[in-house]
Amino acid sequence: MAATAPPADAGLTVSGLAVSYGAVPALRGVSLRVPPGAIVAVLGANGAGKSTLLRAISGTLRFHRGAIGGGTVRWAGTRLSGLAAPAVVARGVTQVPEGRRVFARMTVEENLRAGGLGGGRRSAAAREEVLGLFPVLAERAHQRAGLLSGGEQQMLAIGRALMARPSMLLLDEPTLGLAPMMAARIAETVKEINARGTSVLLIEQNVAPALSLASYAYVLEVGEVALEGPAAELAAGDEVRRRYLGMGDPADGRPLDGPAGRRAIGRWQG
Ligand SMILES: Nc1ncnc2c1ncn2[C@@H]1O[C@H](COP(=O)(O)OP(=O)(O)OP(=O)(O)O)[C@@H](O)[C@H]1O
Repeated sequence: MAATAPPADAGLTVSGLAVSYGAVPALRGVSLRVPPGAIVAVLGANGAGKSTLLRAISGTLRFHRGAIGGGTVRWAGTRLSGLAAPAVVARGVTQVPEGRRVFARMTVEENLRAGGLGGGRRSAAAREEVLGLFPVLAERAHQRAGLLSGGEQQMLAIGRALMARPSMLLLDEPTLGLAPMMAARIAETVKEINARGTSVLLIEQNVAPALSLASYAYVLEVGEVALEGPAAELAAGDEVRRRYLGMGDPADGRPLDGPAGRRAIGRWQG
């Protein structure tokens, strides 16, 4: 059968989105697209508006006293903006919040169950899939989530989101504060989740790993899209290298290959 292009309204489309917290504007005229099956990254410094963007998509803005002042969020042709969080999840879009929030006093198993929609055969299949991705969660099934390591809690937070069997996963800085090896494992898992058919919108401050995972990326600066392009082009282009990867003029004295330089590369410099 000949391949057909996805319809123009497939995937996630954010158009002219404006968000504010009371009188404080956080996003202005933000437009972006996640085609079906893609991993798209949104990069930006602290306060650029990355979490606000995810909250606007996932319907959780109201929990933070924020509101959409203009623009739309559409998913697979239907409007998400204006829907409450559970309705967004029911349409296949699930957010993994920043800070690997898990229910610390509940067991791993109970946390996973909390992410499932309804129960029954569908939840059992989702659970099998999650435990296949993260075998350590099966080993720790009856432990309290609060006793897991940071990396394991991130796995649980992602696993809980996957229990709803989303078509689109929203990830807010999933590798923040994790040791490099654990961060690499999480990145591999994101790739695997995507390979199984889930689209991913990845919010990151860790520029280099995000650009290696994503096919396309947007850079937010003070609530606006300052730069966008294919991830490989952004990673190779001068502007991102200079402004965001800490790879300035070698004459600035920063060793690019030494340990200090390596720390700088991939970490937001703005
Ligand atoms: N609940 C809130 N109430 C008031 N202002 C907020 C709230 N949450 C965020 N802001 C403001 O909105 C702007 C964007 O913040 P946001 O958290 O979306 O940025 P971010 O890029 O995700 O940063 P970080 O990486 O630090 O989370 C900032 O100026 C921030 O101070």
